[in-house]
Amino acid sequence: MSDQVTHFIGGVQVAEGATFETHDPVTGGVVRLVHEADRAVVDKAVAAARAAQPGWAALPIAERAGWMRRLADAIEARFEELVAAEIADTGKSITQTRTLDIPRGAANFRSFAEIAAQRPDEAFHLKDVLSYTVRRPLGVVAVIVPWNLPFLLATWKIGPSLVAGNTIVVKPSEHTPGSMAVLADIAAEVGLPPGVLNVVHGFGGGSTGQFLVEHPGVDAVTFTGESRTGSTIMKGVADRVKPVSFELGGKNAGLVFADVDLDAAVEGSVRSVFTNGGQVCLCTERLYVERPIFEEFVTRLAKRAGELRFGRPEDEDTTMMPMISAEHRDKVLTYYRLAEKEGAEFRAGGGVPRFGDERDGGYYVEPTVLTGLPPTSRVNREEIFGPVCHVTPFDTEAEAIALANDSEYGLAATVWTSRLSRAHRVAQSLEAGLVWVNTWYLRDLRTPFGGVKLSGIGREGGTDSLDFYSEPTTITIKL
Ligand SMILES: NC(=O)c1ccc[n+]([C@@H]2O[C@H](COP(=O)([O-])OP(=O)(O)OC[C@H]3O[C@@H](n4cnc5c(N)ncnc54)[C@H](O)[C@@H]3O)[C@@H](O)[C@H]2O)c1
Ligand SMILES: O=C/C=C/C=C(\O)C(=O)O
Repeated sequence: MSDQVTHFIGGVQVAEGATFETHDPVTGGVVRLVHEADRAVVDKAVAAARAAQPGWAALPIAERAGWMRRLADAIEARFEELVAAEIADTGKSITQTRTLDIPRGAANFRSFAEIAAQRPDEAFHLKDVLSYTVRRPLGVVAVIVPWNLPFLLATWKIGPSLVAGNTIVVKPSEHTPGSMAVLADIAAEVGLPPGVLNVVHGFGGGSTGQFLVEHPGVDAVTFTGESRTGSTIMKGVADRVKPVSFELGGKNAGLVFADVDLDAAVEGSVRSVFTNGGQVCLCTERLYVERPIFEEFVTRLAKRAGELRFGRPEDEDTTMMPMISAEHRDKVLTYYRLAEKEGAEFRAGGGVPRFGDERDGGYYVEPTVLTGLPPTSRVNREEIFGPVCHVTPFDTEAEAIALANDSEYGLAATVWTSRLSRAHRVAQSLEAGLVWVNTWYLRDLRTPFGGVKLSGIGREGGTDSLDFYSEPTTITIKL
């Protein structure tokens, strides 16, 4: 069954531009017919955002926060429709979609409503000098998001950018337009002022994404995606010195010390390696395990990888999902073959599962556990973004930290140890924006979120988001 997806500009559906098909990662079948926004359509969307921006910015912040809460309420009212749209595009399990992807959409709007409404203004007082700051929105913001957590990542940007007084043009990934199409309909349903939220669909370079970020009417760009795409976008907006917020790739390390609760470390690593089919920027692709427990840890992790269930998305006990596309599936398999060539030992997986049904037309790969490669191998250095990790033994804490930090990326890391002092010491030594200790992907939405090195520029979350989406003016008065 295919479903036509149009743009959403100035509060109305716009069915303009050539169309392209999207595919169901479970079966490879056609899911949607999507309109691709050309320059003229992008121009219309930016103009609609520009026209709406002064009125939206003039609203008291409490009113904009109220609009965020209404969007959250409407998301919850149309919860199952959003779940179905996300699953149709991604093939992810209904359990994950219902417990993470869609609930976080409502939570993102709610949390930024509260953070913005409660944020105090800043004032500074000397003996005869009073200074205070006022913050004004950036204007029109381009929001570009990837395919792995489509609704979660889009709303993570839409919430704070809108509540700060900007108007926006969102471009979801060409692979996953569905949930943003529903959100556009929700915006119309709740009566969000036309032009505040606009959604255009299409591809990246040479298409909608590039036209949008480079549009002279766009004041800032917030982007989540591959590091090399971030670099391309940065070059494209450099002439106009546009502010950019980048959440990019990762090659995340997990450090497992011999003093750890082994059950917790194994189960936690199963989650951090294989959640969402390993298609989460925070997933662990490099595990470093203290030598005395290395063999037992690898054996248990490999066994658990083999127990992951390739059910259908609607099966509540499904724990392994397909890759988003044939192209991405082939990229992951290329790394499996490269690992073989580099001399890796396959402790689990390495191939393609066969089902004997329509899923053989989908984009599945086996969850894979590798050992035996040097830190210099491409498998240990390049982001694969699939259900795969490489496990390396270490002998000292200093060695483990050095191995973890030997990467061009610096997004996230996990530390598994029962010693509190070691947990703090190691976490503070890791070159990463996010470190989880004895857990993974536990989130407080008020905290700064983002990475260093090739993993990004800036932080999202809490007041960090509000700071990016607004500019302060400092006013100083002689008393
Ligand atoms: N750091 C984070 O928070 C985070 C979160 C999720 C995913 N990611 C990263 O995203 C990547 C996977 O997502 P992806 O394959 O969709 O990434 P991608 O960079 O290929 O595409 C991301 C988005 O950018 C658009 N795009 C591509 N080229 C563009 C260009 N030249 N100008 C404007 N827009 C362009 C795409 O159409 C898509 O909407 C992985 O590297 C993953 O690590 C990072
Ligand atoms: O794939 C990357 C996941 C990013 C997650 C978030 O930005 C979040 O949980 O706020």
